[in-house]
Amino acid sequence: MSLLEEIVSRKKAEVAVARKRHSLQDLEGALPTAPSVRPLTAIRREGAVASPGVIAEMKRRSPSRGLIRDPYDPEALAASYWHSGARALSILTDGPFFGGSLGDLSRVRETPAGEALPLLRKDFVVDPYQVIESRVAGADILLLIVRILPGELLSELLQLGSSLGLTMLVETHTEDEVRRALEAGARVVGVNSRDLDTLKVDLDRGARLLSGIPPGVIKVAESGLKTPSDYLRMGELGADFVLVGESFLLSEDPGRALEVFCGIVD
Ligand SMILES: O=C(O)c1ccccc1NCC(=O)[C@H](O)[C@H](O)COP(=O)(O)O
Repeated sequence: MSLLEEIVSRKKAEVAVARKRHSLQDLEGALPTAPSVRPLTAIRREGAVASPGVIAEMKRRSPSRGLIRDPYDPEALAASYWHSGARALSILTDGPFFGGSLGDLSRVRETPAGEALPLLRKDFVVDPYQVIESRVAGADILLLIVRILPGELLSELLQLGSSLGLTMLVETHTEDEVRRALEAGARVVGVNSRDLDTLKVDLDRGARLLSGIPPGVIKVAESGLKTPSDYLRMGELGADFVLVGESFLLSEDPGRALEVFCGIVD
């Protein structure tokens, strides 16, 4: 079984347990009082070379890197990223492989940074239950990974999330996945330079895919971005946003690392 298959299999088991604790009906009943939802707005003009917005990620650990941050304090990280100019926060909510929880997202939502910035729930979504759960917990943006969503499931989840007001970030890693994302109606497409089977990062592959996505679609460059020149390169290729975790989180001061990455400070 590949890593991704193992993650998905555990996720399905997790959803089955969650359903027993809170039924789908309970969750749907909580929708009217769910926190308001904020859009992920791209501010670059099509065709203009501009600075992509930064979606700053928080995670305790990852399969490719092991332990990344200990102690791990999502609320403090959110404040630091916000003060340094992040445009959105990405919060890993998977427990077994990333050491996160949905509670991390809900707690950040109640801080000034979480009130000011849209929050991306970064997890492995394979069931409509998780889409509704995300909205109730206070997520604004939800990740869908094309590779783990066969057939009609991708468009089903995409439509459900959009109908609840969520921005759906549809993640791809191959040309075929970009095609599937667009056919399903994705308006925000992520290009992950990390192969989720081998965990290897190939920025050239990410760059190639990014430049093939048509105008009018919001583009997010994800994974393995470390230096100001990576930032500039993705901006020149048309990325509206860059999603960065590890290289900020490994720094003693993640907010300052964000500023250096964007060329705000040396
Ligand atoms: O990063 C991993 O090890 C990983 C393994 C299996 C599935 C997903 C994985 N990562 C998710 C991501 O793609 C990253 O969290 C995200 O794009 C940020 O990347 P980075 O800046 O390299 O932390």
